[in-house]
Amino acid sequence: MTAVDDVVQIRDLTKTYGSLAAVDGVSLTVRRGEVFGFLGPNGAGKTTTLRMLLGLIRPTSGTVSVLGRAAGDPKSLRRIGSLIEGPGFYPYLTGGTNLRTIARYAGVPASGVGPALEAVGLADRAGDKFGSYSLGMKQRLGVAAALLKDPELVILDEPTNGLDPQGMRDMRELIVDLGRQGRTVILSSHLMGEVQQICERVAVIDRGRIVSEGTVEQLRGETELELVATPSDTALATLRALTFVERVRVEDGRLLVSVGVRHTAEITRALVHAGVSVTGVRRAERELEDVFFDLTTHHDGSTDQKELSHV
Ligand SMILES: Nc1ncnc2c1ncn2[C@@H]1O[C@H](COP(=O)(O)OP(=O)(O)OP(=O)(O)O)[C@@H](O)[C@H]1O
Repeated sequence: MTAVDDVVQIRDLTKTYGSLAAVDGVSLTVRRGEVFGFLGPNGAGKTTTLRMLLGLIRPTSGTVSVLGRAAGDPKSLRRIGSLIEGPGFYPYLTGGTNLRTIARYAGVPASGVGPALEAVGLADRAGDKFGSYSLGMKQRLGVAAALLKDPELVILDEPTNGLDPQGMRDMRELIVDLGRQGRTVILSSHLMGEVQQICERVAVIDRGRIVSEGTVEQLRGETELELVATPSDTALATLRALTFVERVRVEDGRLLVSVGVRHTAEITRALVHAGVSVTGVRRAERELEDVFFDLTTHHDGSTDQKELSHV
């Protein structure tokens, strides 16, 4: 993978507000053509990062390169469509007129309005007033506005927020379509299920810091090994003594070991060596949600779980 394929490069990005580090040393890379998930609980620093990416706010420190240029460079902004704060639409104008107005202000030809409405499935409602749209339609019009420039990079900040299940499904399909069209998409979300369904790679942010980055499979691959071993107290002590074992917990008589897959053989060897009889070994598939929970559980015992929800 060459640097040319990196659409976004963020290095050591920090934004502080007084004593609060809203974004704290974030580094991440988004590659051309991928649908990238930026996952984190409310207040984790997603919007702040995305706003710095667009040059809407200035970093306290660190660097951001988007489409090979500094954040906010007009030459790259022309190639980026974004839905961050939700564009201000006029409720008494139709969807189509709203988009034509935005196109005019953005210096984009009005010929882009039709395809943008088509892309979000609103072509047949273009003549209806924005005020009469459902929330899902309003959000989709927001995405249409982001598509007016026929952008290479689309940045969507929590686009399914507040939508009902059908609206969420429509939005997810729309995002998958954007990816199929060869656009690079950055999707921020606090919904693990959503990201799991549509993103190839994911960065998990919590309290301003990236706590994990990789493919959904890789994140899940920080797996648990499920063991049935007796005597369990010797097994537990043996496992806890192994430096590459991150965590061990006991559940329904089984030992659940957080460990890289490559250590499976070493683990069984160590147990047998300690006189433990191992009667079952299985790699437990973890839902991204569980991974996310582990990653965002804080050492002080608090979690952001209350902020998380299912799709
Ligand atoms: N202009 C600001 N002044 C002071 N604090 C801010 C400002 N903008 C953001 N913050 C704080 O920075 C932290 C990160 O906020 P941010 O909006 O980036 O989080 P988020 O992950 O996008 O969350 P959400 O999903 O709730 O939008 C929060 O604690 C927020 O209160």
